[in-house]
Amino acid sequence: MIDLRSDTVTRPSDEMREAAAGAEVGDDVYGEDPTVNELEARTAEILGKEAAMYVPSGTMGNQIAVRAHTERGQEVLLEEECHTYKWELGGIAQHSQVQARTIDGGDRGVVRPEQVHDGYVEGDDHRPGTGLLVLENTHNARGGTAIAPERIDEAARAAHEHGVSVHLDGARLFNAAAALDVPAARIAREADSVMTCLSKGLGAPVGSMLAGSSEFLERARRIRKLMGGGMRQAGIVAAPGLLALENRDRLHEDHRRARKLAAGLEDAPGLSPLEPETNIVLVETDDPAETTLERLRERGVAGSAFGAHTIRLCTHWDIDDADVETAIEAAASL
Ligand SMILES: Cc1ncc(COP(=O)(O)O)c(CN[C@H](C(=O)O)[C@H](C)O)c1O
Repeated sequence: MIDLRSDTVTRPSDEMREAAAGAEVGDDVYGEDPTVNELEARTAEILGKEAAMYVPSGTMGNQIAVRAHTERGQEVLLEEECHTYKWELGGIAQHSQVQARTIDGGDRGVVRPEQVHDGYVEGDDHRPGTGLLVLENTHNARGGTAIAPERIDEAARAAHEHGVSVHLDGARLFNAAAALDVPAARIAREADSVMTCLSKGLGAPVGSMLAGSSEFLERARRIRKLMGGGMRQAGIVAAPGLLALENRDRLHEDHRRARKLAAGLEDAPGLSPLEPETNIVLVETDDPAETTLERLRERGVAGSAFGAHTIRLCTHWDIDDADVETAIEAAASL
């Protein structure tokens, strides 16, 4: 099966497995795991933030950030198709008891500053106020769009004008950095916190990173413990994460293969691929998405449904050029 469902399916390299087996470890709840500490320091440096924390999943990273930035009852401004709002089981309500005020970021999921000003609510005797703006880059559901740092800056500055903090869901931040040819730190510069995944295109088996100011991380660490995310000898899974961070430059290959896949699907019957900006190819389907996915699966190709008539195909490091060719042939025979 050529697994294009997601870049979450990436499997660790032999080098990562060896690094895990030989990792120096300690009790990370006491801050004594040297491998986790190294990963956190390296990530903070790469993202240009004061501190960073290793978390078991990107979802936990986002949910910790919302909880750390907000008070109960406040409103959180987020793009209506973003992961933190749409794909985390209502976590912002369940974990943080906040309410969502969604913004339509259009076909690329870009939140404009005027939408932040319009969506902002000042707290008073009647209204809870806006506690946080969440941005996403790349934007998964809008097609893995790589949003220019200037667009992130503008939205963040609008929030900061009202004293509202900004969290950047950068699950695929390094894909955006590679596509835009700018440092990840530049994209995350105006965000007060940023989450990025080691376990997707970078290939680590487990984990994500949450970065921000030292003061933010102090709060975030306690919330991670509250959520049961305090880990013990986590160097075992953090060691592959350190290697994953050095894979950032290979993401260009995934992007190249996504473009090749989309081009190959142009002539496939009943499929209309969007031009990919990174490793995600959204394809509009004449037939229902599930029907198309079933037919592709029968031909050895797995994808994800991202709408009634939209499927998502993700390239990643377990997908080579031959796999892309096979997927194109499978689609042509639909
Ligand atoms: C933008 C963004 N932020 C956060 C997460 C959550 O990361 P994990 O909790 O899966 O590690 C994801 C995972 N996305 C997964 C995928 O794309 O297959 C599914 C949809 O949850 C994400 O795409």
